[in-house]
Amino acid sequence: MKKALIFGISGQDGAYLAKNLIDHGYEVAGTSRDAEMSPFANLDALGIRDSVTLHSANPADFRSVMQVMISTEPRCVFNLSGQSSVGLSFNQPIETMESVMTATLNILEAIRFLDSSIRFYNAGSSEAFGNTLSHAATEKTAFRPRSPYATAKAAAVWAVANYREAYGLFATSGILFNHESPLRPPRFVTRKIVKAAAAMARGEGPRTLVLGNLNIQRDWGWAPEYVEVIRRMVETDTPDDYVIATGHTHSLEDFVRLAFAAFGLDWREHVRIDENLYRPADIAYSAGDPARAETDLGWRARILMPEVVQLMADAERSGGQMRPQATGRGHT
Ligand SMILES: C[C@H]1O[C@H](OP(=O)(O)OP(=O)(O)OC[C@H]2O[C@@H](n3cnc4c(=O)[nH]c(N)nc43)[C@H](O)[C@@H]2O)[C@@H](O)[C@@H](O)C1=O
Repeated sequence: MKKALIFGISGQDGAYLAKNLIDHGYEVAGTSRDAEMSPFANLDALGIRDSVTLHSANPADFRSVMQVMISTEPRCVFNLSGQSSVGLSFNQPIETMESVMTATLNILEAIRFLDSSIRFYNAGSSEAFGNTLSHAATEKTAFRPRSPYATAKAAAVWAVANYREAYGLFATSGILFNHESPLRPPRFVTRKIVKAAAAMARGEGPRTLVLGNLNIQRDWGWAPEYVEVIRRMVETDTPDDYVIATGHTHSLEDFVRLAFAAFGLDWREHVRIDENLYRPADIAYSAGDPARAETDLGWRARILMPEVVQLMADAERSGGQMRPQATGRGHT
């Protein structure tokens, strides 16, 4: 059986990736900083908590990384750990840099020390591109980060590329654009919106949702589809970095409108803008070109933003549960 280790298994992507790997015959181990205290609610939501082994590990601590890698003996390692909120990174820049960059370096070094044939996937981010302006970003587009989080992710992607070139490691980064699901915490804007609209439709909670800049534009995909391409990136013959996106960009105002409409509400009656929620610097327009992932890995996003909204709204209506088929779409 193929053995996988996921650093950061408790988050949205960690849980979906664990499920995807189990469904494809992997034995999965995963880490959280304190596995005894972590609720692992996402693993419970997907019904896979008893199908994985859980370990405490702090990826920013080299000893901790070595210990968990020695005890689990993985054939492939996925790094999905680290502080993932762009907004929070402005207030916690050092924690963000350490949890992203130091962690990535620790895992790369541990692979060199222990077994350089281990395959490694690192979670990059479209944030590293900054504003993509008129051209959708490809794997060749220069990074122009606009947040501490983006700076850390850009550095980590370059570290992975450097270890691939310098030491011949099978090391790869997925440069993923925004990808959403009911497992997103409400700190991220899509879940914040859908959760609030659902509560209003039920007649619960505040009648007004306070948001920041609605003019920003993003490429929002469906997280369960994105973990499928993550697995393909470590299963392919040649390691490389890939832009993962739907190829379609929408404004946040469009997302808000569709989300409220999904609950029979008019967003203009329920949304208030507060400039205090604006970031010190933000990405106004973000577009990605996933053509290479389709050519090399046979992957293409099928669930586009309007369906992302519908699936999140459906899940919110049924108390956060998803229809089984919505966890993934039989990619070929
Ligand atoms: C690819 C990237 O994707 C995610 O990062 P993000 O794009 O920052 O995600 P978000 O949902 O926090 O913000 C999206 C946009 O929405 C604007 N916005 C307006 N009003 C609110 C608001 O009230 N809350 C939030 N959170 N954002 C708001 C906000 O200013 C920003 O422009 C992470 O997965 C990250 O890990 C990652 O790698």
